[in-house]
Amino acid sequence: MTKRRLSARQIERIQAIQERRRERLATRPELALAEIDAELAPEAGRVVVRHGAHLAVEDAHGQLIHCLARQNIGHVVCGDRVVWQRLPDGQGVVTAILPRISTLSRPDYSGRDKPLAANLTRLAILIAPEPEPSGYLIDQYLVAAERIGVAAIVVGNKMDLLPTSAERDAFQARFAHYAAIGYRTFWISVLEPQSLDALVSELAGQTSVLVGQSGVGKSSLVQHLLPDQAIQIGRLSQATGLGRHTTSAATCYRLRGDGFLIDSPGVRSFRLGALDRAELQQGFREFRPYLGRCRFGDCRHTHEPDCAIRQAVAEGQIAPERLANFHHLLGD
Ligand SMILES: Nc1nc2c(ncn2[C@@H]2O[C@H](COP(=O)(O)OP(=O)(O)OP(=O)(O)O)[C@@H](O)[C@H]2O)c(=O)[nH]1
Ligand SMILES: [Zn+2]
Repeated sequence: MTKRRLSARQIERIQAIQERRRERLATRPELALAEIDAELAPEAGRVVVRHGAHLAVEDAHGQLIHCLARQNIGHVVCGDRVVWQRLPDGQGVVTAILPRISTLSRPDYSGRDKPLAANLTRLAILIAPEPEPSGYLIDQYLVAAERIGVAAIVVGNKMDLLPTSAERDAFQARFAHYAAIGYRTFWISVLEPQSLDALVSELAGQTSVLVGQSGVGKSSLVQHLLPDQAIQIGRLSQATGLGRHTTSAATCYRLRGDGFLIDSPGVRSFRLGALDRAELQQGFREFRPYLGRCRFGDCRHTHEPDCAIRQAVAEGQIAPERLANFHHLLGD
């Protein structure tokens, strides 16, 4: 583990724990030191269920503990790595959120970013021949992934609906421009388990979310990716006392093999918030080599002379539908 300097607040917390340890030693001399430490020592864990104020935290041994979060620590979400302490009644209290490597968030009613899931490493965008895919929606998810530094992949599901290889090729060709700019693409059918192998390897060891239009097969894919889901849900609801509500809670499932999959209504309904031109441009990764090379610094890439972006479209370096979606997102 890397050594980090403790903040004044962390030092204060440790001192408070030491103080309580001394108190407990004085008042309960029959307890062994180790027992006192077990009750008071902060531990690191990962939040695997969040439902309102109720959390299930997985400790280093894979045990789940029903916790509540201390109020002033910020909004705890699934995937968060946290510091928590066991309380004498067996439940726990989360006292701090450890730094996040990524955060998927959406603006709340007041326009402030509200986190939905933390520490993601993969955003899997599901499409299918049915419902009709929307390149506009795919590009929104891709911009979101670029902005939070999470690798996005495009997963075409329900390929069984396209029985001939000509139909499959035609469908895949419509999305070839994503692979050309470095987004990995997968062609699967949840009805053909062997078609999932490459995707399963891609998600191994990662913390992923599935996003996409209603009806593309997110629930069906989740069921195929998780080992016995009924057992997982039973284990999670036992730890949180949430009962059947666990299925509507934000949940971080363990994938078959290795890795995690975070699923929740909030994550599923995630949409890109409003961005300005500069922010949006950065979200289109293949634009980056051309940014700053238009004749005008404030070029809108619509009709201006010497526009490097439109030049790149003309030369086949940028797909025309990507530039169209960029304009659409800006409301041009
Ligand atoms: N033929 C075929 N049908 C599929 C496949 N995957 C899912 N479906 C069907 O597509 C329908 C929608 O699947 P869901 O898993 O509910 O889709 P979803 O993305 O979770 O939808 P929402 O919950 O509305 O967001 C269901 O009737 C599934 O049985 C597939 O690979 N092939
Ligand atoms: Zn331009």
